[in-house]
Amino acid sequence: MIPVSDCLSHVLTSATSLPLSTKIIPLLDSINSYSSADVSSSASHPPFRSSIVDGYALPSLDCSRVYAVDKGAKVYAGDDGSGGGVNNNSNSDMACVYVTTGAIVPDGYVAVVNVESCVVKDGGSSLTVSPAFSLPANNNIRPVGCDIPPDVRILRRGQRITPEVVGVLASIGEKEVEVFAQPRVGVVSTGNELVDVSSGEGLAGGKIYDANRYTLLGLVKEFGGEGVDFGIVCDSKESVGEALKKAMLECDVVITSGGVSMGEKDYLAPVMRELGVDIKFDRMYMKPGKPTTFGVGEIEGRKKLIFALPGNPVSAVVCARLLVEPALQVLMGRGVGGEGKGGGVGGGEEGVRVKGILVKGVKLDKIRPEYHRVIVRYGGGGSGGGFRASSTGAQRSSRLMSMVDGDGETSNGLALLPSAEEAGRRIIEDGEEVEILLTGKVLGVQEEKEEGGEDVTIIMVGGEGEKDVGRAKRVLEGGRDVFGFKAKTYIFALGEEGAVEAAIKSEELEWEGAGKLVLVVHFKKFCDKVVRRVGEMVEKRAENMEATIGRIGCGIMGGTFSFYELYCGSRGGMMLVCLGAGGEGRGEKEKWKKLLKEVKKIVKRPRDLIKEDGSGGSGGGGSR
Ligand SMILES: Nc1nc2c(c(=O)[nH]1)N[C@H]1C(S)=C(S)[C@@H](COP(=O)(O)OP(=O)(O)OC[C@H]3O[C@@H](n4cnc5c(N)ncnc54)[C@H](O)[C@@H]3O)O[C@H]1N2
Ligand code: MOO
Repeated sequence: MIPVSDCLSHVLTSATSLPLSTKIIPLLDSINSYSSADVSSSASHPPFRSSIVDGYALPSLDCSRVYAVDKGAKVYAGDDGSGGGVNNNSNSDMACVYVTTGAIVPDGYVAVVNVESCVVKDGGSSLTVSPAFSLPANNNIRPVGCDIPPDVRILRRGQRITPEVVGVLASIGEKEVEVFAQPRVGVVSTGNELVDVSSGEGLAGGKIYDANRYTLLGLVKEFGGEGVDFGIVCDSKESVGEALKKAMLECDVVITSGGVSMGEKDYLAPVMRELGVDIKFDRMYMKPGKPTTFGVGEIEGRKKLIFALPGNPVSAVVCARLLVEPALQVLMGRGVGGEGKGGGVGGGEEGVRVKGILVKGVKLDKIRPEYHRVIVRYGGGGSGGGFRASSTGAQRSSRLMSMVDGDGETSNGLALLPSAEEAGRRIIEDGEEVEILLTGKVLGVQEEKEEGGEDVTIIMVGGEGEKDVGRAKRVLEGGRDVFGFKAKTYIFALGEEGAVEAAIKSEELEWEGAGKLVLVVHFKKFCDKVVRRVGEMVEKRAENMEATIGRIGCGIMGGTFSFYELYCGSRGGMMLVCLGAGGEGRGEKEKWKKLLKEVKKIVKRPRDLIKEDGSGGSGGGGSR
């Protein structure tokens, strides 16, 4: 597997080897393109001396005198300023003239006073300036060319054209601009399972809707390229080959998704080789997106960039952001202008990286560094400022909802997490600093929401019969009230083979946090069986925790509490606590609720206890 930075270098070097073409386009079409030439201003702005306020133009700077007002000589914005009997000779005895903001200040007038600072009398024919007004020369007058002087550079070759740039060009009368042509980017989805949502077809067995063409064409648009839709092709070497060739003929860049891992029908790499594509890398040392494959092809004497992205929807999006966006920027001429501060240089092709706090800790992938999707906010928090990132939850590469949470938020950053192997530990703690790659606009802190995800999972093991399971449900509901925290719950009958184990495993899979409590609650009479089953799932028994909970349990429950019902152990960063539930008898339920509250407090940060608890037995097998 190749480090992402090396993969990016391959992509940028390859992109730089493609020729750029230019075109002249209307201003509004040029937004987000890159200028292909330096542009100097061919005119001055403003082209005339212009008033900054609505007021009176004065022929002298003397504030102590009474001025005459020429009532017939008002100059509004857009008037040529020559009419209305204005005396164009510089003469301090000239009458004052009313002017509006943006109007020409006629020749001979040396300052403008805003209407609020003038006292106009005698039916509008005489004017004095408010006392204590100080009047410098050219007060409230913009001289010719003060905003855009003539013959100065206003746009650099390689500079991105923004609405503001377009505004500057329009100001000096340019209606078109020469830019580097947008690259044409063909997008192909591969996979027999895919159905185009616009086809109106329903989903028969084994089929899913094609999401990747939509995300990838959307991204190409966002990145400034011209997307070309090449549809879905089935998993056959011939179809994939034909589609790839067609897209290469018509486009500068081709993005495919699917068919790059180890499956018998993963044809992208062999087809690319057959088409003579020079594959630069086919495995990235990262998650998600490991099998991303990239190469440079040549067709009819023209070089093409081929990105074969993984089929998993999140992998495709993340890798498009990491690799395709910088490549398109190069092909759009970003930064060709060289050193200038506006020359598209700086910012780094890899995007903006910041240091920030990871609000809630997460598990690290054992082997691969992870681009963990987060919501990034700026400011607030206990520490009072800086960037704060919150995980978007389960990071499966099939789960696009890790980028769009359905609650109004879209992931706007990728936390760059090391692998557990690199970090020498399995988790990032709550509040640890991490590096974040920004992929969208950072949110303000006022939009900060409560961290998502459950605090605890409760697996309730009822008895053998329906009656017992019903009882378990009642107890559990009571428990949820008492906990007062978000709980995910499972209820099983004891007889359900493998159910508890499956629930624990699925929690482990789902869960991305750094410390999690899984409470396995059971009825006393079945404690042997439940404890044995949970014991088999535990990697390290936590006897210190058992002792602590046991002490508290005896205090609260008195004679009804027995250590025999209690078992604690860790699995990954999860703490599994097995507790025998009390009966429904008078007072007993309340005591039991109290105990659960205490347990919650004790295991609030289960990893602390896991760390402290060196006493763990060999784990597994419910070693009791
Ligand atoms: N034996 C191995 N299997 C896999 C490995 C591996 O190293 N060894 N890598 C896994 C990783 S990591 C990834 S990522 C995926 C990538 O697989 P492919 O690129 O070959 O993609 P497919 O198998 O075609 O699809 C994967 C997944 O994504 C769904 N998919 C595909 N295209 C679309 C689409 N356009 N819209 C929505 N969903 C799509 C597809 O149905 C699969 O579920 O391979 C792992 N396997
Ligand atoms: O690299 Mo794959 O994208 O982990 O799922």
